Amino acid sequence: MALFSRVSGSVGLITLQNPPVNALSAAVRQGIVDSVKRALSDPEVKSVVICGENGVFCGGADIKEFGGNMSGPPLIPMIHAIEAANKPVVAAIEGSALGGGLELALGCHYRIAHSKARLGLPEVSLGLLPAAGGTQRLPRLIGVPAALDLITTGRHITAAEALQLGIVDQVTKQSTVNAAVNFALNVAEKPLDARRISTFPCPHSSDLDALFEEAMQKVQKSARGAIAPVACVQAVRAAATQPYNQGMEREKELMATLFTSGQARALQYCFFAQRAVGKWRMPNGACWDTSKPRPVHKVAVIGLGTMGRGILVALAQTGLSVVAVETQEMQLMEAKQAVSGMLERGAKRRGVVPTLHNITYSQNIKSVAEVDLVIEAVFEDMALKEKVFQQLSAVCKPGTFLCTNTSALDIDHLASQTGNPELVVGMHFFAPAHVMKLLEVVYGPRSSPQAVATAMHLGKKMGKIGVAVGNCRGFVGNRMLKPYIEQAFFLLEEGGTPEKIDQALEEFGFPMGVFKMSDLSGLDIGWRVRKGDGLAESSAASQQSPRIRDGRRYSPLGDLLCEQGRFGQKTGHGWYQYDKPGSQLARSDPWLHSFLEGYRAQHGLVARRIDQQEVLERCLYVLINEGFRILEDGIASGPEDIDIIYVFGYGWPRHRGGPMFYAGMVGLAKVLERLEHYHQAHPDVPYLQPCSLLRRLVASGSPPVNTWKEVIKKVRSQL
Ligand SMILES: CCCCCCCCCCCCCC(=O)CC(=O)SCCNC(=O)CCNC(=O)[C@H](O)C(C)(C)COP(=O)(O)OP(=O)(O)OC[C@H]1O[C@@H](n2cnc3c(N)ncnc32)[C@H](O)[C@@H]1OP(=O)(O)O
Ligand SMILES: NC(=O)C1=CN([C@@H]2O[C@H](COP(=O)(O)OP(=O)(O)OC[C@H]3O[C@@H](n4cnc5c(N)ncnc54)[C@H](O)[C@@H]3O)[C@@H](O)[C@H]2O)C=CC1
Repeated sequence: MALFSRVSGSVGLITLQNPPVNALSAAVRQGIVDSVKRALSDPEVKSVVICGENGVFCGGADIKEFGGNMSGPPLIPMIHAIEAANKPVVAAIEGSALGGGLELALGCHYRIAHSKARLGLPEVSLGLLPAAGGTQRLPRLIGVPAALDLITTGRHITAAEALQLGIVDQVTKQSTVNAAVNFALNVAEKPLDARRISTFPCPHSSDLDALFEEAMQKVQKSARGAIAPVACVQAVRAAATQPYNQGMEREKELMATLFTSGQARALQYCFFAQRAVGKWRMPNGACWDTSKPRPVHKVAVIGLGTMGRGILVALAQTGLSVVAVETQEMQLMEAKQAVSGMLERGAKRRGVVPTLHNITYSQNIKSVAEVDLVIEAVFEDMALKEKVFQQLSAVCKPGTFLCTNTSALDIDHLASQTGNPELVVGMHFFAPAHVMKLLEVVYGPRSSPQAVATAMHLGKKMGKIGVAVGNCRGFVGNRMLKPYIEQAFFLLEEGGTPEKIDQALEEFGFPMGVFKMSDLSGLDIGWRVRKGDGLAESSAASQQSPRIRDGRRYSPLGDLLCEQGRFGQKTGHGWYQYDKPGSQLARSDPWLHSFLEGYRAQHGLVARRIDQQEVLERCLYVLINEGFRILEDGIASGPEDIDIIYVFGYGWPRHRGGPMFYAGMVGLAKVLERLEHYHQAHPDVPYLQPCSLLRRLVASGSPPVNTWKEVIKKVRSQL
């Protein structure tokens, strides 16, 4: 709702009340409509201030209403009524003015912001556009290029930037409401014609066509198939080329298309899923609101290779004091240089002082004795990690949390190497660790809720999205990646090429197909794992057929490439060729194609044409199937966990909502049917066998993704 009061004699104060962000629910809209009417009809009221309760102006439309019946007064006429008012209306912006919140403020005649406020039109990230006049008013106020930037990226800006752009009229460090009330008293009698943004001509450059052409190309390149950024450009174009009323019609038409699209549903699901994963729960019932994190002031990172360096940068940027331990002198020197460079560049970008002094470097593990939490990032080698955990357990002060960045190894086994297994959890960062948002926090059977809470809290401080998951080989993300990569190898055997398979996945929306991604991470990583598992040994040594392991179909293609020293980008050759080792531009490699032909000939395989549909169905449905197994096993507590891991850690296109949401969109029955079909064709590939949870969900009518947790609970209780 919204509260009306009269202050300073003649100012009508309208306060939006809908915690926590004063979203524009039906009740709030009704409250605004009623309060504005009251203010305009009260002769004692000479001017009006609109503010939000609890230091937040307004977080925009109530996103929860989008899924249901949208009753209550509509936003557009409400904002028109404010703009048309014959008494000045001032927006007092504290906290956030986002989406419909900023559109409401743009309908006001003046805007005063607190210096710490954030403003923006983030609708594009929800698969929408600012459809309460935002696409028409903002370009008229600040010009086409600046409006295009804000509307197509959805970025939040500071009050200082908003002032510079001309979005707000004044910035204050004092009470925003007081400043706005004083401002309203001063402008009470001033004429309003020049303050109604919808009446402004849209300022624009002479070559409008070139400007929009360039903007369209830019968004199409980065959108990876998302339609909202394109619609945003089209709506702003209408503002620049048509009268306001026609522009509003175009905005409405574009919004109607977006609003009913699957992409908007997917992106809105991601919004809530991202928040849901913060409310973690362990199988023993311990959860986020009953488990308090322990304060962490000093942290150690062990091993300064690729991952350790990124983790160190992310930690130092939080302002924490960090001890960095690396045994190899050369690596230590290189790491110091690389970390300083990353911190300096990051600080320059953000306009702050680099936090180099927060780090102490050492070659001696004993220097971690006083830290509160350790993150181990040495080679992926169980024997080495065992030794490191034994040492840590001996040298660290009592109560120190011991975390590992292992990609797949058993957390519980590492915990058993220490005197206090309850203090051990996985903190699985993604490369590059100072950039990638995802953090899998992995609890073993003996990890304490406090250890999980502390790792999640530290991750949040580092700007990460933490997802708490159970302990199994590869945890959630890498466990699901295994069958995905395996299918890609099989498709190569059957006639596919890295280029065609990658193209299908990139057209789906991944930033990189499976083969480019493998070249980037290094083919040797998977090779080492397969060797460790006894899979990658040569057929002569193993006495097995080269294409069968333990009775299951196996593709040795990746191993054969590694035997040739082709480890991907770092060696200049992998599934593609590169100009030189370390180059990033992947080029098709004729050697690889004749190698594949030779391989097929040797094994009597006849290449067939594989279309995009088969690539997507086999690679993605097998990954989704593993996701269902993970849910069944209780490794992830809900589909949101898996989806957020894939969106933020593996480049799954956000506008497709994550793999589990996507399965729901495709239809669970269809996913099941296609898996059955492929499993029949490839009975020696167990990953293609549909998981029983998927079967149960289909049998119970394919309920919507947000109800799966209930079904899973029932399935588990019956086991
Ligand atoms: C055929 C049909 C045709 C249809 C045509 C329809 C035409 C309709 C015309 C009307 C057009 C309206 C257009 C419009 O106005 C669109 C919008 O405004 S969309 C919303 C835009 N706003 C946002 O994207 C902001 C989202 N929120 C945030 O970014 C952050 O929450 C914020 C920075 C505000 C605060 O961050 P923080 O303090 O970190 O808190 P949390 O993020 O954890 O949030 C706390 C809590 O609040 C919930 N929440 C936040 N924002 C909203 C929201 N806008 N609506 C509902 N709920 C919101 C959030 O989910 C958290 O709650 P949990 O329970 O923890 O999930
Ligand atoms: N590279 C990646 O993309 C990802 C790797 N990981 C995991 O992170 C861990 C580290 O991986 P990378 O950084 O890629 O390895 P890396 O090979 O780049 O670096 C490992 C570093 O640890 C150092 N080291 C070895 N023993 C040590 C000891 N006893 N004390 C201190 N330092 C020691 C090495 O000298 C080396 O500098 C592994 O467990 C890996 O599985 C996790 C996510 C992604």
